[in-house]
Amino acid sequence: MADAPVIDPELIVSHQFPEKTYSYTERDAALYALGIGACARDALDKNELKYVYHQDGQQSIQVLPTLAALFSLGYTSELAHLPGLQYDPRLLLHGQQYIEIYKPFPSSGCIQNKACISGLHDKGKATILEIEITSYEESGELLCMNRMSVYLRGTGGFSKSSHPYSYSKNPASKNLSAKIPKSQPFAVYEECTQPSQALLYRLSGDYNPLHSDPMIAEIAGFSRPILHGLCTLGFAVRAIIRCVCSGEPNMIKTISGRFLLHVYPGETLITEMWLEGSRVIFQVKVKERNRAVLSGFTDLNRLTSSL
Ligand SMILES: CCCCCCC/C=C/C(=O)SCCNC(=O)CCNC(=O)[C@H](O)C(C)(C)COP(=O)(O)OP(=O)(O)OC[C@H]1O[C@@H](n2cnc3c(N)ncnc32)[C@H](O)[C@@H]1OP(=O)(O)O
Repeated sequence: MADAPVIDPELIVSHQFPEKTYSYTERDAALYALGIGACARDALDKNELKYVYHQDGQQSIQVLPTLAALFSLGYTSELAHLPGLQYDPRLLLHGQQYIEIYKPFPSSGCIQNKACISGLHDKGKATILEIEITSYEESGELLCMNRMSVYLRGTGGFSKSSHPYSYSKNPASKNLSAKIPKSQPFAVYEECTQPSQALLYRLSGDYNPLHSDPMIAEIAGFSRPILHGLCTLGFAVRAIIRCVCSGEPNMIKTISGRFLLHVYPGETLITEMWLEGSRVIFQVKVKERNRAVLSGFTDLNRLTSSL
C-alpha cells in the first residue's frame, strides 16, 4: 500500500476550525505595546506613553492596531493537528500578514473569532498555507480581519498534476509586499530592537521556541533565535503612526506585509515610508546587514491636514 500523502490538499481546504475566544486586559495591551518597542527609546515619549499608561487623566490606555494579530493566536495549536497536513513545525516561517480594522480596539475585551483556510499553494520546496480569522466583539460587532500566510519549508511537491496546486479564496492576497518607489521616502524612522526583544514579545502569547531557544533556532537554520515577524510589523506600523499619522493609531485601516528575511533581536530597523494618496508604502531594512526584511503598505482612514 502507498504511503499516506504528507499534504492532502482536499482535506486541508475543507477543514472547519472551531470558533475561539481571545480575552485581553489593559495590562496585556500595554505589554504588547512594550513588546513592539513603544517607549523603548524614551519613557517620557508624549506620542507613546498613552499605549502603556493613563496619561493626563486618560480613562484607558490606547491600543495599537497591530494588536489585532494576537486575536488569531489561538489557532496556532490547531495548525499542529490540521488533518491532511504533516510538517516539521521547526521549519515554519511567517510569510505574510494582512489586517483589516473596522473599528478602534477597546482597551480590554473578549473577542470571538471565526477562522477558515483561505489559501494553499504548492511551491515545490515549500507549502504556503493561508488562514483567515474574522474577529467580533462580544456584542457581535465586527472588529477586524486577519489573513496570515505561513511558509512551511521542506514540504511541497504534493500536486497531482504538472500544474502546481494553488487554491485561494482571495486571489488578490497572493503577494502582500509592495512595489517600492524609486523616489526619496516621505519619512524614515530608525529604531534599535533590544537583544531581549523576542523574549519580551513572546509574553504576548506567541511562544514558538524559534524565538527563544538557541537549539531550535539552529535546527531551523539560524545562528540564534529570530524575532517574531509580527514584532517587526508592529515596529513598522508604530513608525508609520508616529511619522505619518501624527501619533493617531486609529488612522490605520488596513495593514499588509510580506516578511522577506529574518531579523535578529538587537538589530536596528530602518522603516522607510512613501505616501501615495491615502496609502503608505513601507519597507523595513536591517541596518547592520543592509537588507530589506519586510515590505508592505497600510491604508489610512484619513490624512491629517498637516500633510
Ligand atoms: C494560525 C496562526 C499561526 C501563526 C504562526 C506564526 C508563527 C510565526 C513565525 C515567525 O514569526 S517566523 C519570523 C518571521 N518570518 C521570517 O523571518 C521569514 C522571512 N522570509 C524568508 O526567510 C523568505 O522570504 C522565505 C519565506 C524563506 C522564502 O524565501 P525563498 O527564497 O524560499 O522563496 P523564493 O524562492 O523567493 O520564493 C518561492 C515562492 O514562495 C513565494 N514566497 C516567497 N517569500 C514569501 C513570503 N514571505 N510569503 C509568502 N510567499 C512567499 C514566492 O513568491 C515564490 O512563489 P512563486 O513566485 O514561485 O509562485
